Amino acid sequence: MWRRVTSLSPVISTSKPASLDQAASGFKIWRSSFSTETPTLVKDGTTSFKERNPFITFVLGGPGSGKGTQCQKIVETFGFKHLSAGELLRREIDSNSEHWSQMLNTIKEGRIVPSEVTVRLIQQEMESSDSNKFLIDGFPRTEENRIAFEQLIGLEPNVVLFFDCPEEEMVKRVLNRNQGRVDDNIDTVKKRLKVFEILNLPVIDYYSKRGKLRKINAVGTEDEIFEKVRPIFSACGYQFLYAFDSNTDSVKLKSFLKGVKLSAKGLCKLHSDKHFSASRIKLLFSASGFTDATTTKNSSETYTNYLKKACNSTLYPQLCLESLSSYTSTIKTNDLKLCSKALSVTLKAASNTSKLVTNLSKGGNLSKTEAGIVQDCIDEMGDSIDMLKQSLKALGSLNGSDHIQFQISNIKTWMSAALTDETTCTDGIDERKISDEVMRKIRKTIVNIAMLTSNALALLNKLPY
Ligand SMILES: Nc1ncnc2c1ncn2[C@@H]1O[C@H](COP(=O)(O)OP(=O)(O)O)[C@@H](O)[C@H]1O
Ligand SMILES: O=c1ccn([C@@H]2O[C@H](COP(=O)(O)OP(=O)(O)O)[C@@H](O)[C@H]2O)c(=O)[nH]1
Repeated sequence: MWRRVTSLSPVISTSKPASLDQAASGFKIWRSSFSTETPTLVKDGTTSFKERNPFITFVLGGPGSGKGTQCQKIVETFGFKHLSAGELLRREIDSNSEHWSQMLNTIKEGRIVPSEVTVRLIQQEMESSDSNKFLIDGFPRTEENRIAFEQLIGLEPNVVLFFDCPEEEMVKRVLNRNQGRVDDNIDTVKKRLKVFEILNLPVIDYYSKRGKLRKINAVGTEDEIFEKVRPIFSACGYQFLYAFDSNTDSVKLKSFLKGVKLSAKGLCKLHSDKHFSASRIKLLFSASGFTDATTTKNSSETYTNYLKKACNSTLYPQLCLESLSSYTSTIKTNDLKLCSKALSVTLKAASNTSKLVTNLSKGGNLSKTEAGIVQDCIDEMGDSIDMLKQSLKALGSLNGSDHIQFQISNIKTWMSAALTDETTCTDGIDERKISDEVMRKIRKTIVNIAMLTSNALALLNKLPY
């Protein structure tokens, strides 16, 4: 997996650092002047910060792979708090703090500053931030960094992004960066690439084995790369809304899903947020985001108007109305009941579709390739049904839960996973341009389920929180 770095090594000096410890910490005298005992860093605030249950993203990649650039875009789109470890260290140097000259030398040499320093800086920033979603850029650089963070902060990242970039490209970008950095020169870059390979790749490997790594090919324009990053956070429930905000059918479900596909399922461990405001919880269970203030009559007309308004916020309003209009007396003007009904209607339709696909495939005279595609579809539908069931169950137990935001985020993730499964099936059919009648029927029914799922997700996204 990591061959690429090694095989593209002509720009790297062949001389290895004298020892990994040396590469990691610089020199022992400096290191020993920091206490390595945990209690020195565990301040009173640590426990409460952990209790905030923040969403933590580590952003990794070699020097110049585009971490900072993509972090900026993530901040703009998803509102994370961006903490660049390198930037925090440079600020520390500029403020002439204790050990500033050792830090400067370490950075000039492309080595790694002791974990105690970096973790303390990160910890201070996180604890003093109002945000609960963090992008920690350029950290952890070593296994030692990783362990120190986990031990001292007491948390693990939810997601780890890895910008995978060929060395030649990284070198080119660093040398063109032009930010006056002491380490943006060919000699230091060569050393940093070596340190990256020896010390950072094991960290990346560690998170890969733990299923937390999202590897992104960092070659392409900044925007192209961001389009690969976007779905990672969309699937976490952070910004599904943007795709569903438009009422026009011209926003195609498929184009939206293109990006989501690689990442939706089991993508991120979503976090609970105990700071979720009590007033918002109240709102969720009482008032309706779709209720028109002018319609106060508690009549079937009110309920129908409510449904129409709600359906207008989905990608497929007509389908939304058709599928839910017989439930207006149950839904009334309650957003939660509306979402619940939309989900149960989708689940029922998905279960029927699954059976239909199985029967159609048995009855049809399918080629081996077609049968293979259909079998994949049956499997995908099975997964999708599991996700929808899980979502419906969680939605049913929201009332009284202490973790409403956590649950709603989970539901969004599961539903996006369901949607992904459904479109993976139809894409399988489309990609092979199969014209068989049976296959066409299968495709049509599954597209219908995907549209219902999309609508249910859009309604969920409109919940007032
Ligand atoms: N996709 C890209 N294509 C070309 N240049 C890029 C791209 N992404 C970033 N850059 C440029 O490369 C340099 C390094 O990017 P930066 O985000 O600082 O990387 P890192 O934080 O990983 O060191 C910057 O000058 C940046 O403008
Ligand atoms: O956790 C960290 C992050 C950075 N650095 C030092 O700071 C330099 C610059 O890091 P930065 O992340 O800013 O560089 P980039 O990868 O963005 O080029 C690194 O080479 C290291 O010397 C460090 O010691 N520990």
